[in-house]
Amino acid sequence: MMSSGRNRVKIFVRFRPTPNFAHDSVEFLNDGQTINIHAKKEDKRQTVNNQLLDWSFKVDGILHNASQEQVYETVVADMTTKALNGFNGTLLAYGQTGAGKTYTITGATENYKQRGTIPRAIAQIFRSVEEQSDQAIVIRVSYLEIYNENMFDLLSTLPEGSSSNNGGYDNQMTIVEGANGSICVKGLSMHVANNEGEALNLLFEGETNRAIASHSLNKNSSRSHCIFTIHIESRSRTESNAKYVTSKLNLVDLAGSERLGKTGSEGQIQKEAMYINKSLTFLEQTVIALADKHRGHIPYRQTKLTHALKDSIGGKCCTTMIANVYGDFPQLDETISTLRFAMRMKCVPVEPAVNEHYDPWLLVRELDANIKHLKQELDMHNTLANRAQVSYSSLSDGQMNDIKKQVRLFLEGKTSEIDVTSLHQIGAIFTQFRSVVLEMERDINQQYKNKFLLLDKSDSDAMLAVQKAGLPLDDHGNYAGTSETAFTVVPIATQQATAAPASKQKQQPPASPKRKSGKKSRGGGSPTGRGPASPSPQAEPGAKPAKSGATQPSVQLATTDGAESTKKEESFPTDSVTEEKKTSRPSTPPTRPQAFEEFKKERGQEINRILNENKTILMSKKRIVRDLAHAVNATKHMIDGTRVALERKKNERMEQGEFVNEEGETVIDEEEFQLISQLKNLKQTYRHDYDELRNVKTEVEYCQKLVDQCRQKLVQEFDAWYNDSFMQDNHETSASVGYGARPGIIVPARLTLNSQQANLEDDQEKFERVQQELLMDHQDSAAFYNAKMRTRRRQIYEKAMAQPQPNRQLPPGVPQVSMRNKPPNQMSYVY
Ligand SMILES: Nc1ncnc2c1ncn2[C@@H]1O[C@H](COP(=O)(O)OP(=O)(O)OP(=O)(O)O)[C@@H](O)[C@H]1O
Repeated sequence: MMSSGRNRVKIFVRFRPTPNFAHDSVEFLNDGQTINIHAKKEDKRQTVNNQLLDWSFKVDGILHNASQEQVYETVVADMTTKALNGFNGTLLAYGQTGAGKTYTITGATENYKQRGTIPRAIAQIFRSVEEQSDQAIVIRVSYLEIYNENMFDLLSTLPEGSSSNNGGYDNQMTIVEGANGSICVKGLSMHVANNEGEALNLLFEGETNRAIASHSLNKNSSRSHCIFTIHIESRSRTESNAKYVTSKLNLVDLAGSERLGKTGSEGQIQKEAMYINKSLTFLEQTVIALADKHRGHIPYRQTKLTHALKDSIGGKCCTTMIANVYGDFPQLDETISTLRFAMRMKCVPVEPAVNEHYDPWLLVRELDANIKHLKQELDMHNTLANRAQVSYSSLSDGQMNDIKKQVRLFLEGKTSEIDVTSLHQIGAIFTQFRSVVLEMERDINQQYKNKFLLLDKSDSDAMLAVQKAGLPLDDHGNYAGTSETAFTVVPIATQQATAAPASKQKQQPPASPKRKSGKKSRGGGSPTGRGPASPSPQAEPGAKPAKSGATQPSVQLATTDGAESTKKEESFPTDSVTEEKKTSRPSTPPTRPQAFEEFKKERGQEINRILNENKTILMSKKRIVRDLAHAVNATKHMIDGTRVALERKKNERMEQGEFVNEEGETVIDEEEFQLISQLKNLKQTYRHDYDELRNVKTEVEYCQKLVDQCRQKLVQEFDAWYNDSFMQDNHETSASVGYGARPGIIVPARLTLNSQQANLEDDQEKFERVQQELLMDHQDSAAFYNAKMRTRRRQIYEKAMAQPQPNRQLPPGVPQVSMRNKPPNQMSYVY
């Protein structure tokens, strides 16, 4: 097959066989694609509107004296094959009346050999259907005629069909465009053809219904456009997927393109010719627009023909045109005209694409199966990653409540972590944050409303009433502590003292309107209708309720609470915060050392008492150790001194000569004897004291452990209380900075602050212990250790003071979310 311009509409020129072929004027080049037409000067008058004498047309193929079979194989067979694979295909037969368009498209219906492209395409399609046993292919046929801008269903005479239209007049047929740009003629019947014979029957049925008007040029000339469409739907029998392909093969027999004047037609025939001209002119305009890549708008809708062929010319459709022409000299001008249109059509770009679709039901089933499979994969992955508890399904009401509780605890400062295991949970946490914050805001507003009333400062009555009630107002009329605004906030009084004068007025509400002249009634000031004694929160959103309240100071100022309740009202607790918590969070938290001192007097009183008792015992034991150590040291010195004296005495005796008695024993003098006795006694004393010292030291160690334990307990409890009460975040503790515990003592994870005092006492004790241990061997080391210990004490004090204090800059309720079971590479959320 000859071809050029792969991405353009293909053009073939078919010459109607004639014994009078204008060989002198029409020339085919050897490339099989070029047609040169020469008009002699003397013949010029016969070439209408054409100023040129020489024409050259390059097309995709020239069909001269070609049989029907050759035409089909050359032009249509490939397009039919593509249609079976899901590509749309359109064959347009264009040309002068009688040039052979119908012969090309339909052929001679009485002669099998001369059958046209429609019966041949039908045969090829059903051959392929039989061969492709793995595909379930459904063939449907429609046959549309457009005559004088009216649409007719050429198969409407058949009973069966997917769309009936009562005779096929176009008032029942409309051209509709699908979402993907596909065109469908609503109301045009579609007929399933199960085999070649059924399809051919449909063709012949349509042919007999075709409107035919006699014409001077050709008795059988068709004055209408006919579109025979084979709709193909193909699904795989072997794969159970939702994908399937559809296509349509349009075989279009256009009406004759000759000019009006030449036919000499009149009346109805002239009217037909006008419509034909109109539609073909618009077809040409559409083709020109399609060929121009800069044109945004394509005038498809100007005629039924172009609108119905919108998805069949260019674009995703494999489009081919056969230009049917005469080779006779008298028809040369029409031949040139037809070829010029063909050249324009040749410029229309095409980009064929398969029409893939997805069966929605099958697709849902397929996606369901995929989701199930992926969930299983995810479960397995989570199990392997030790995240078996993670759930990806929507959260239940119980889980939502749990998250809400966690969010509340977080906002109340009772926890610093919120469990996050899935994106679902993160979304839910944010939702709950919003919900809880709104609730809190509402509660706080409510509490304000319960405690305060808004008074319009310009309302002299109201202000007078407040003053009468004895509330302190400054020169600007502001209640102490409120800003200078048009309104002042007045607390609902809680003292009987203020309630007393109010109660006077309360007893005479009906009189109120009368007390102040010219003012509207304020006696019924409570919009709730609960009477003046009800300080309704609904009463004060605007100035009016405040006004009304102002004439009833007893209403605003009288409460049933005593002084204690007044104290409570100084804080603004949330509904879920305990009273204890409310009072334990002053606006200016104490420093740790201050707080520790307070803690020891209150919450940690008992453990502090035990600690102090243990310390007292420890100190007394240590004193015994110290005294014993001194005694042992002294004895040791005396032993050493006695040894030296005894040695000296022995040497003297040796120098003077030894005295020996009858038994041969050495005789010593009294002094030496005393020294020996003294040494013996000293050694005994030393051994005794040393044993005593060792025993008491063991007791000291035991007592020391008790003291350590008590101290740890005290510090732990303080740490927990302080962090819960004042801290917004986790901070480094004293344990983590490396002091506050003895070597060898296991420090609990949450051991934090050691108070200054505790540290100082520790080191005092430590100093004493070290002193005791070292003093015996290094008597002169006391000053050294003393100085070192003082330095150490100062360092500890500085570190303790440098520990984190409550973060007053951090706004309350700022969330910090940490992720448990955080998998590798998972996003971490920082708020
Ligand atoms: N290639 C051909 N070989 C043999 N006969 C042909 C050929 N082309 C046309 N004819 C004959 O010419 C006559 C007119 O052809 P046809 O009806 O196909 O013309 P047409 O272009 O469809 O005209 P119209 O525009 O009026 O429909 C028919 O009798 C047809 O058999």
